[in-house]
Amino acid sequence: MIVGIVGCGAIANLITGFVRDGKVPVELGFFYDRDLERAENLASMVDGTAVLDVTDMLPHVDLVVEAASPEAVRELVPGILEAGRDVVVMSVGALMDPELRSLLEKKASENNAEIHVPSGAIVGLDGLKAASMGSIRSVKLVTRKPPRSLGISMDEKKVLYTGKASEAVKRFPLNINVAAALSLACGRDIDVEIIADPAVDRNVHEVTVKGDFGEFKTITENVRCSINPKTSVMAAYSAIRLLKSLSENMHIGT
Ligand SMILES: NC(=O)C1=CN([C@@H]2O[C@H](COP(=O)(O)OP(=O)(O)OC[C@H]3O[C@@H](n4cnc5c(N)ncnc54)[C@H](O)[C@@H]3O)[C@@H](O)[C@H]2O)C=CC1
Ligand SMILES: O=C([O-])CC(=O)C(=O)O
Repeated sequence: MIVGIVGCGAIANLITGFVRDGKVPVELGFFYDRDLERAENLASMVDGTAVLDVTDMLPHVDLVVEAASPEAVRELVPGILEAGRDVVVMSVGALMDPELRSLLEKKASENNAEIHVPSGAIVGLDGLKAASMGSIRSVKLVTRKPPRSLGISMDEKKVLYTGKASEAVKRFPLNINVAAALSLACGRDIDVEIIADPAVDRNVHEVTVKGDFGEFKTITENVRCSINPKTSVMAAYSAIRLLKSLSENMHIGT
């Protein structure tokens, strides 16, 4: 499988390192970033090609990993699907827009392409998907990040947001994709609280789900990426595992 990457930041760096080290059986051939130097840096790690426009990679790839931004999903993913290429979407917050989501689903089905959304920086999507086959009463995410991860500076713990996931992704587009992944996994606009907490040095996500299956709670204490502290290493690992899964014949987990 030949893979291209859109967005050559923290997540793309980790993916590229794994591919270079032979830990994922894909060929990472093409890199695009609006900052060409970033694309060139990653391309040089795996003897790949940095392209000036995403359309330049499409004839040569089977799948494109979007690891850029919600705008990139809006601007670039429709064209990638139109070309019949599969897509892995990391900026899943963009998919909380129902119009964009149905446009992408339509383009994927018309062009025999698939849209994959990895579990990202969260754990528990497997159980949530299974639970949603029954009836779910509530899903709540509490995310705690160091203020620096949220791009602010403060000495006191502060609740920055309480409300629904759909609004959270608009207010914190680069910080709460996990809320979108949870919402899409269970088909409801989940409850979200975002806390800036100077006492933590991890990105911490606590998920509580109640339904007719019983209840579960997951707590993820994520190490942050060194080059982008907003983003957890786990998010990149989930994309890497997904790329590996796509070349396997047995699939474990919902
Ligand atoms: N699903 C999840 O659980 C998670 C998702 N994310 C999301 O994944 C995406 C990537 O995360 P990181 O690697 O940490 O970001 P980053 O900020 O380290 O790198 C993003 C790169 O994409 C480029 N870029 C952004 N918009 C672009 C566009 N429209 N066209 C071309 N290049 C563009 C930037 O120049 C930058 O080099 C972000 O949207 C982030 O919010 C991050 C963490 C968890
Ligand atoms: O990486 C994380 O811990 C979560 C994150 O930034 C996001 O969901 O956008």
